[in-house]
Amino acid sequence: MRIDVITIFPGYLAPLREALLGRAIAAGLVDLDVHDLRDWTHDVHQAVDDAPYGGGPGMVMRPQVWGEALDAVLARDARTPRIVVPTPAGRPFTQATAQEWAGAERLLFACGRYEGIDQRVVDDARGRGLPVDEVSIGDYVLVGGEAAVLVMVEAVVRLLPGVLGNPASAEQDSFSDGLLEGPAYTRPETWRGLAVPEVLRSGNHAAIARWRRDRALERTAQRRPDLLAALPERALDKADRAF
Ligand SMILES: N#Cc1c(-c2ccc3cc[nH]c3c2)n[nH]c1N
Repeated sequence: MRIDVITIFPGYLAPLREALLGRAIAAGLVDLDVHDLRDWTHDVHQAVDDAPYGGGPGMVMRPQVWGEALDAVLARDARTPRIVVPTPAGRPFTQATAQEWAGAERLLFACGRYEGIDQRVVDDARGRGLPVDEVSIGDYVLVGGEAAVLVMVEAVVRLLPGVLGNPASAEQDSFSDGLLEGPAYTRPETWRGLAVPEVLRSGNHAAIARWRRDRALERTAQRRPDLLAALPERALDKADRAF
């Protein structure tokens, strides 16, 4: 997978070259290029923003600069990317989104700042037949798209074959089956007077699986009843319903 990121703060994306993601890049599983939007300005001040039509607070990012940047970055690889524009006004980014994008050959993230990017940049890309996703990582407001890109790139890249040491991790983590993960424990058996649930030390794998499923159902019902309500009928077996 090739990932391009266009931003006015390239240094903000440095963490993408650390740890798991850094190893995926070193292993050739991901090619990452971070581009400075200001490279496509032509004025001495390298202006990337201007006052909003219709008035109002803040500034809007200029379409000319973004258009040139996107055209140039698109041309650097023959593969057509999904263009991702983080925005608080976007559709929710979920595990299903990450799984969908993990199948893409190329992702291109456009990081806005200020009050966002002139809408015509998205409209022009869509008008040229390019897939553009305007997405939000949550119902709170950030100062720019870079933090959202860090989140989304990690969620996607961890799903790529060969990235996680144990692929079962991705299959068992929260949301993969529509439920939240239950509690996890490791040694020692008792810590500050708190014992590991006995079933986990029983060696009875069927009982352990049932206990873990019950804890996941319990936690999901308590913390995210919306996820439980969204589960398809077939997702809950008879034992789940007895819970
Ligand atoms: N994704 C996402 C976002 C943002 C966001 C994204 C881009 C820009 C550009 C200026 N301000 C921004 C906020 N805020 N909250 C989210 N969940």
